[in-house]
Amino acid sequence: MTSSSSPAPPPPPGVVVGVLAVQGDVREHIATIESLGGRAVPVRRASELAGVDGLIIPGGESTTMDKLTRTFGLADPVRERIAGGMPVYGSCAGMIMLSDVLADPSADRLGNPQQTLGGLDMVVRRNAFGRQRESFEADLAFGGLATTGDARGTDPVRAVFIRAPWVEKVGDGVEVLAQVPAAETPQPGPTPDGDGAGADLEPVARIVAVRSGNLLATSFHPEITGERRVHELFIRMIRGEA
Ligand SMILES: NC(=O)CC[C@H](N)C(=O)O
Repeated sequence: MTSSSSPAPPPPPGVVVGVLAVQGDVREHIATIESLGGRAVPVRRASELAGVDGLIIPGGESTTMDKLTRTFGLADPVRERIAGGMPVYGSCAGMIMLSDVLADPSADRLGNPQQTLGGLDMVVRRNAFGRQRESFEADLAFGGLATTGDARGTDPVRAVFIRAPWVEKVGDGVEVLAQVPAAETPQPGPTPDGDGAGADLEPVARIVAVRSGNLLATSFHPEITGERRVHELFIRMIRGEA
């Protein structure tokens, strides 16, 4: 059984976790890190980035996040830190921001495609599960949580998907941590605006959590369900323990 609210947070991590705070559900990530005894700070400018040991990119709207990170002069500094090995966890829109390639980038009024920060060698499709099921929940087997030493490491993760992306393709170095099984993959309906990639296709399992080196990404939002093990894994990644 999932027991996401049960006790047993790890000892205070002694690390500072930044949460990219240009847009999205920043507070929930800060609260989750703090509930684990960690220190979390919002990051709105490059000078604030310098003081963090790891970064969370929250859920929200990736097109807005893209524009704002560039406007605030944060995009290149974050890219540099990623290249330098800083651990980063991206949730939902954050996963989109960490993807090297988007299957369906949005474009601005001038036709310039949306950009990502990149780092994860994968192709991500935005809003992939389609309008018919903008939001759904599933219990997922999630690899890698046992390394947290948490007794609940192999219990399923209750995952909440909100206009979520899926990972369409991963490069060799990218480990798949969780998939929505075919039987539970919502069948998107026809979408006049192009949202929803899977209409008319047989349901197949969809990749929704990945890790490559110090980069971790989930299509779903553990920070809104009380599930703390993904953040716990991330803290251990920052500490070099996972
Ligand atoms: N909950 C989310 O973060 C949704 C992501 C959003 N659909 C995007 O493209 O950025």
